[in-house]
Amino acid sequence: MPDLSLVMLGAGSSMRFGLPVKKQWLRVGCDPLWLVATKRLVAMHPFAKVIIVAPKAELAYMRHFGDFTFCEGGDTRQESLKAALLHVNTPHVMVSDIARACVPQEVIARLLGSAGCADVIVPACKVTDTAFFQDDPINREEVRLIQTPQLSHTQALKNALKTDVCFTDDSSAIKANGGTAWYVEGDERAHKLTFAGDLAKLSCLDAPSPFMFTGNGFDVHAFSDVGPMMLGGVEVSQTQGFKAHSDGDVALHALTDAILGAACAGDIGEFFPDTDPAYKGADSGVLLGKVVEFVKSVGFEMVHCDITIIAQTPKLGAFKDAMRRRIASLVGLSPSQINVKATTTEHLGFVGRNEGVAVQASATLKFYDWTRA
Ligand SMILES: Nc1ccn([C@@H]2O[C@H](COP(=O)(O)OP(=O)(O)OP(=O)(O)O)[C@@H](O)[C@H]2O)c(=O)n1
Ligand SMILES: C[C@](O)(CO)[C@H](O)COP(=O)(O)O
Repeated sequence: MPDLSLVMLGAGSSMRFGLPVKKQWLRVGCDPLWLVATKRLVAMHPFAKVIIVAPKAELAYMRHFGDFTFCEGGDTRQESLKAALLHVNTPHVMVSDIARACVPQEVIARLLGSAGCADVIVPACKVTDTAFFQDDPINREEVRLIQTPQLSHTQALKNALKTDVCFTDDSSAIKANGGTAWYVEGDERAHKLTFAGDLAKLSCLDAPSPFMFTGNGFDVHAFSDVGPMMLGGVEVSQTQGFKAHSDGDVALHALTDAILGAACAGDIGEFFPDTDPAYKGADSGVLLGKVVEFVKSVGFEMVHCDITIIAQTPKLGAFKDAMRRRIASLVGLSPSQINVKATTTEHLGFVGRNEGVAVQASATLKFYDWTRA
């Protein structure tokens, strides 16, 4: 079927999943789950186009993983689907939840084998337990549990979604719009990952790689005569400060870059541009906290941070322990996993001339081990 696009819906917020990592970003080996789910379907059929729908905050990072068409999702599954369909120009479209990462080949073969039988071809599972509706038992032979991927006539799906009514799947929208549905046998291996407990049902997923990732960061700020001076999350002077768009905490900036480096997620300027008035005078501890939250949400755990502050003045010995403790609380580690060092340049260079401070930092991360969740 050469006239078929694939839409992978991955813009959900994983609220019910309940782990620190979003389900889309659980690592399987080194790949995130959304990529595993996509590669799996791509290996089963030569799709004309593959469209990945993601939250705005994850799009830039996602683009590092593959050459697909990426688009920003909406507040609901249906809004995300509508956004994706703007990129679909083939007569047929297969739509899958990224959260169904172990869809077997047989389901895809059944969908493709029934193409043209109706406006939408739907995998459905029979109910084998007794089924109740509210307080009364119902005939379970008449109950179907609907899965994805679903294979639709693109125009029928686009027409069906021109409504404010919110449907939970493509087939409900098409049927409500007067379209036809054809059911093929679903498969329990196509189970949707919704709660952490569902992980035990997805036996196709390998454990995350045990690799450790190290990033480095470097930053410099010039002194200013306006205090306070924030360094390593601690106030080290009231009368002097740094020239900067934010509060100028050069140590936290270097550490933020180190963490982003370890996650291969870019640099601090891509997250908090110094041209954005929102970050004027910003507390760098808050920015660091946001980056830590981001790297955790996309699959990592913090392991260790090491910071070297290169300053002729002020003298920092008395502040190092407070910095270690403050940084530990900002990144969610114990103080024993944070090291802060201070050194001078023996009066050489811009640091030695007391013009400013330079900091270099390194951070070590590993993948969150969901097999132990
Ligand atoms: N605004 C949304 C909501 C959901 N989805 C996608 O639709 C699929 C089914 O949604 P669900 O499993 O409910 O995912 P979440 O919305 O992330 O879960 P939760 O409701 O627990 O937050 C998922 O692949 C999800 O990423 C989406 O693309 N855009
Ligand atoms: C589309 C779907 O996966 C079919 O069963 C399901 O309706 C979507 O799940 P959600 O939890 O309502 O997003």
